[in-house]
Amino acid sequence: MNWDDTAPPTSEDSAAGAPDRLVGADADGEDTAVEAALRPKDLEEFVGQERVREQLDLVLRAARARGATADHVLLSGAPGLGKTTLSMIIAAEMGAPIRITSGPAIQHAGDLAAILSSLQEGEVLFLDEIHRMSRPAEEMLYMAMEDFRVDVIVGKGPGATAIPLELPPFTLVGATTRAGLLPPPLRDRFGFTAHMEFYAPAELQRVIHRSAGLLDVEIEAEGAAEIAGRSRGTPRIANRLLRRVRDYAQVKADGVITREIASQALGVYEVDARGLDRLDRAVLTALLKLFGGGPVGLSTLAVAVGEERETVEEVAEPFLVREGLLARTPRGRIATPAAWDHLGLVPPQQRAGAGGQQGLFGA
Ligand SMILES: Nc1ncnc2c1ncn2[C@@H]1O[C@H](COP(=O)(O)OP(=O)(O)OP(=O)(O)O)[C@@H](O)[C@H]1O
Repeated sequence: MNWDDTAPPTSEDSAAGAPDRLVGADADGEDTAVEAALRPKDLEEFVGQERVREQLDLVLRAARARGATADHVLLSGAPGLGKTTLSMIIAAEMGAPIRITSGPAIQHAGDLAAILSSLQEGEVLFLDEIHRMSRPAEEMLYMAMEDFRVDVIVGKGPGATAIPLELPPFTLVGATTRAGLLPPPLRDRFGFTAHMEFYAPAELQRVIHRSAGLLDVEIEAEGAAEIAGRSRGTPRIANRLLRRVRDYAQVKADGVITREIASQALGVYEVDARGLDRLDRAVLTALLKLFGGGPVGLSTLAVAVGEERETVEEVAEPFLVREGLLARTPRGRIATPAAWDHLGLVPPQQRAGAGGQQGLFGA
């Protein structure tokens, strides 16, 4: 089944064999182009994540007061929550340049040595998906982080020699969606670790108002609330839905985003009131209607919705679990009472109860 051929694919989604989705948290091509314009430029403008902001503010202020380079920072959290944005803010607050790269781009220790040796004093090195770096590069990074030094190996076999190379002090900002996958020696070398949480609807409303201002779109508070409620706790999704609703408001109305316009627009894009899209609902509907709410095995569920097992497991399920609509148990997937509620269906036990009463008291 092709559940959404209008939406563009995302990196994680495509890894799982699914097409791109409007509610996918990874950046698509259009996001990349627009995000630069929507990124908050300093900690003051950065919405939400109060604890992280406060702690980071202290770390940066103290470093500035000492005239030193800031400690290495590890940011963990789901895609689209603002890790890249925060790394840019760290550089801006320190008045330092920033270099951006990612774990998968560093396959050899030599790739990393080339980057490290060209850093300027105080520069911020943003290493996205740090958990996907190769092992030799990771080991080189330990020494670079701790002693601002690397050993570059020249030659091979018995004739190989290590040439020590001094590095200027720099700040590494590592980002990962999987903090648990980082080896402890790497994790321990960060002076400050921040876990980014999903955003509350009120925070997403602030993100949406701010972005609407930058995009020169008129939006009512209730319109922003409607979009926020469907954004899955993620600013990137909120900004993307805002752009689609803006299109709808321009084409179908007078350009102003009201609650009604937002709700109609997101109805057209099949993003429901809780932020579920067509794939999420297909999984939930099959679980409820075909399997009475489970338990059912993952493979059976995937066949029932005509998707790959990985697509159901990696693309649809995490959000359904997070929303408390589906649970993974040793016996299989089961729907929660909230799932029946959300799709407006009645669980079999309740139906049986109602039927039983009819049997007793009905004509
Ligand atoms: N706290 C925030 N306040 C306002 N806008 C935000 C905030 N966090 C993120 N955004 C916006 O959301 C978008 C995505 O943010 P960003 O690229 O920093 O996420 P990320 O966590 O680095 O994602 P990924 O891990 O996929 O690279 C950007 O347009 C950014 O402006």
